[in-house]
Amino acid sequence: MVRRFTEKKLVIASHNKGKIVEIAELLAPFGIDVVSAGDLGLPEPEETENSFIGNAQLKALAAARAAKLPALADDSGMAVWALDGAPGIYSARWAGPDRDFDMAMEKVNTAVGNHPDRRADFVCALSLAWPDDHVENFEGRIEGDLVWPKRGKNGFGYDPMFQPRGYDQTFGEMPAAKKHEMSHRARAFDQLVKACFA
Ligand SMILES: O=P(O)(O)OP(=O)(O)OP(=O)(O)OC[C@H]1O[C@@H](n2cnc3c(O)ncnc32)[C@H](O)[C@@H]1O
Ligand SMILES: [Mg+2]
Repeated sequence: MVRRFTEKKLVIASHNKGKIVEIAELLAPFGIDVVSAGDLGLPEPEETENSFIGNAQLKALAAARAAKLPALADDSGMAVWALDGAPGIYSARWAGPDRDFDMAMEKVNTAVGNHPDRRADFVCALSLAWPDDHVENFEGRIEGDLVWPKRGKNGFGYDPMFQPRGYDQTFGEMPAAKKHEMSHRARAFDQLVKACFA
């Protein structure tokens, strides 16, 4: 049985500001009182699993147990076809300890070189966990292509080098509302909302 979210307060189990902003925007219609893991002083767990869902679940459970509140975690990343899915679950780690995404984007571009296949997917796993260890998992994906030079200052992470297929703007050029019409995160949210909030 899918468990529905009936509480009033939810922890966003993330330490990534760009992500927290997007999750808060996607949750806005539901009138939930949200608090981030950082606000609560929760530690950032080590991401030891080898899948998006595995790491999302690990982060959500750690926060739910520590805060004694339901917690929503997001594990996401960009999977490049020419790199056999890299950086994938290592997308944050490619940016180094300083989380330098200008450097990470250069790294991706250099690794792809002049490979003719420019396809990339953004993937988002969402995990909603409760303090009794019940978990619900969802995944969303958006197909696109790498662009270089990167374009746009909106969003975060790899957004300026990713253009969703069928659009002429990168995620870095789109206003947030447009990204939310089809992003990997918005698609995972659609499923979460249908299963747990509707
Ligand atoms: O684990 P938390 O604390 O949530 O924060 P994080 O930044 O480490 O998040 P992840 O482990 O899920 O790593 C995913 C990385 O993939 C990138 N990423 C995910 N979604 C993205 C998006 O919508 N646009 C651009 N980059 C994105 C971004 O750079 C993230 O740092
Ligand atoms: Mg992380």
